[in-house]
Amino acid sequence: MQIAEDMQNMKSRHQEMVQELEENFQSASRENQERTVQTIRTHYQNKLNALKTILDLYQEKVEKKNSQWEESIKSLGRQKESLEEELRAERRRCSEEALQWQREKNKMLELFSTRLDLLHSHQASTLQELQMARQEVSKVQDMLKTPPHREQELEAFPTEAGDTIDHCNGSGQQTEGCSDRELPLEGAQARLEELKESLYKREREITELLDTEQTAIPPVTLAPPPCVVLLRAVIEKACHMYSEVSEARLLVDHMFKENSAALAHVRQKLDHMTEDDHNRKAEDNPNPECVDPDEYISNVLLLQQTLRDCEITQMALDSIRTGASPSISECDTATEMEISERGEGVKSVCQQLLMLQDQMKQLREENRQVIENYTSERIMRKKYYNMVENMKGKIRVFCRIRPMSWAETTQGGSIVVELLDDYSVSVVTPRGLREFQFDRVFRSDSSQEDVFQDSNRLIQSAIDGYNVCIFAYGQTGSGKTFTMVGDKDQKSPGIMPRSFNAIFDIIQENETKFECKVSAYMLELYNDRLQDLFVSGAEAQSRRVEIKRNRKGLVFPQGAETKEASSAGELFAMFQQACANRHITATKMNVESSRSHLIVGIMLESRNLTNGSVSFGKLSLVDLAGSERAAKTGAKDDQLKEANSINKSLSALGDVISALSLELPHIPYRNSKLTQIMQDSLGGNAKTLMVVNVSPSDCNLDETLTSLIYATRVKAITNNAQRNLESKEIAQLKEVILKLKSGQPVEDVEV
Ligand SMILES: Nc1ncnc2c1ncn2[C@@H]1O[C@H](COP(=O)(O)OP(=O)(O)OP(=O)(O)O)[C@@H](O)[C@H]1O
Repeated sequence: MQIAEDMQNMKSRHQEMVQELEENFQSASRENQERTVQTIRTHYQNKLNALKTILDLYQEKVEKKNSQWEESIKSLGRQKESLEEELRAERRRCSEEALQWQREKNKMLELFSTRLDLLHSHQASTLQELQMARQEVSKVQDMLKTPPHREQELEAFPTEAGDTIDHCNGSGQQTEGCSDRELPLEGAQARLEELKESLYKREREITELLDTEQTAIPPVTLAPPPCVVLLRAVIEKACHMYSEVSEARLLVDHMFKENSAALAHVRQKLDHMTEDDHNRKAEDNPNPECVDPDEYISNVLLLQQTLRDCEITQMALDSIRTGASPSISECDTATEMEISERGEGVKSVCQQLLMLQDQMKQLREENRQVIENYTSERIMRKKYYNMVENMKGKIRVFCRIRPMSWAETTQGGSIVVELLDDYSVSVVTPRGLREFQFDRVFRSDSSQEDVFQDSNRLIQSAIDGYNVCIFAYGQTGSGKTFTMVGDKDQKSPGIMPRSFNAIFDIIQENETKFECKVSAYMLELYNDRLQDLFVSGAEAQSRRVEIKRNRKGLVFPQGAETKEASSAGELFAMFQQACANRHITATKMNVESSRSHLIVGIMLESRNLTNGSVSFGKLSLVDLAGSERAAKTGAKDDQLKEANSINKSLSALGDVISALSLELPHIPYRNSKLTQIMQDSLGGNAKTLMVVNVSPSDCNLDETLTSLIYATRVKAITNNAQRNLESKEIAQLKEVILKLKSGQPVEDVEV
């Protein structure tokens, strides 16, 4: 009973306990639920707050970027406006300049036509004079009709119009020797002299008249034309823009690099975090003590945002660098969406940027065109200037730059002489860039044909009766012999052999109109001694050649052999024979260095078959020896003596050039045989062309500068080229005199 009672008590107690436990459990689970709800709420609240902060941050960034882009668009717009304004001003200036050029051209044309009219009127009066002279000559011819027994007396007549008549009409003692029987002839001679004198007087008058007309040409103003100023402004602007562009490019490159590094860093960090998270999930160990999930999520979100920012920046920078349109398709869908939602500003900025890039391209193209127009205008101006200088009688100067030699290349020399355009050459010196202007500049790859093309005109002048001289000047090894003679095998013949062909081509072309006689002498000036190259050995040593000038100022070598040539081949064979006798030695600077000055004189006597007039032209072709420094060429003994002689004669030539260019009253021609022989070509009555040869290498910078400075001085020298033309009558009289002198009978018809 007791046990049953105890059992009942225990059961009821247990029931109470179970009830109590149930109650407890229910209240605990309610509390737990509330706590969990609270935790979740707080968690989401935190998340929301983090998102808000990110959004604010992003908003702030976008606003900042937008304002930056707006600023740069504004500045680019300003730049574009100022460039457009400059372009308009440049266009205005260009058209003004073109107008000015047109006006100048018209003025010059007017001037030339007036001058031509004047020349025509003078020509008419000269023809009248000649008519009168012809009448006088026929009178003299009547007087000269002497009986046959007097023919031997006429032998004493002079041979050339240029010689002084010194027989019966000459000195007092000789007059005493003349008998009364000679009086009619004496009268005729006197009349002839009178007539000649009047003809010379007339010739002088005409020459003076022509000179006055020449000097009457108003000097061409050399003030820089507006286009020079314009180009300077354009170049300055271009330099400025170029430096700005390169600075900006550097900056963008720098930003791009920094951004790439930041992008890589953020990516790495994000990958690292995702990896950790995966690992933890795989281990099923959330490890709540170590990582706060809220903090983790907010960090991941922040990193993702930074990553997107970096990606957008990278894309924009890449577009700026390459000039390509930003490819949105490359971004993942999420980025694209975000860009479309939040990056509309960035897109529009990119579009504007592209537009600006297009405008910049257009402006650049327009600028290039302006510069191109200016350059062609500048070249034309130089061409016209050279034409005017040539008409004034100025010596023409060509500059030829030879290619780098093997020695210069192996020495590691750099190119410092370069062609700017067909008329200018620039030299890089330690004191900056120097520019020289010539009538033509030939680059290192110009052919012999190119050089000769521009010299060809002068050959025609020589045939027309002008005294023409073409000479090469420059330091040793600069290419003078190559230019004048050509290479050894004559695969690239130079000016001399080409001139021989040109002479005979012109003669052949005009054989129905003219009859031409060609003869030549060839000399070298070696160690200040003139040597006839047509003779060799002992005879050459014993032969004495002297420089003389005739009454017209034309230089000729007395004592030198003159050979006639009937074809270009014959003339070339004579030339080869002469070259074989020339002094050539190997030096350190040139394996075939000319140790003498070579002078080739070609006389061209052409008779006009229509009116019988005779013209006498002389074509002098000179290959000068090059100036050299003994230290550079390694000259010793005989070579040193040769070098001294070459340098001495070239320095005398330099003195003559300086005196002529400064228009000094005294020109020191007599200081050297070289200057004496070139007297009629420099400051004389020749049409002269100088080819200055230069090396392109910095190893020869000093010599190149000296040569170019001398060549510039030569350009300032004015010659007074005159045609050596005689009328049919004077030519006939000269012939008669020659015949009489050589004892040949003279027929009445000839007289
Ligand atoms: N325009 C050129 N093209 C190719 N080779 C050239 C040119 N000019 C010169 N040379 C070469 O350069 C070398 C020296 O030239 P060249 O003998 O004509 O010089 P130089 O001025 O006459 O010298 P020097 O005064 O010592 O006689 C030669 O081998 C020649 O063939």
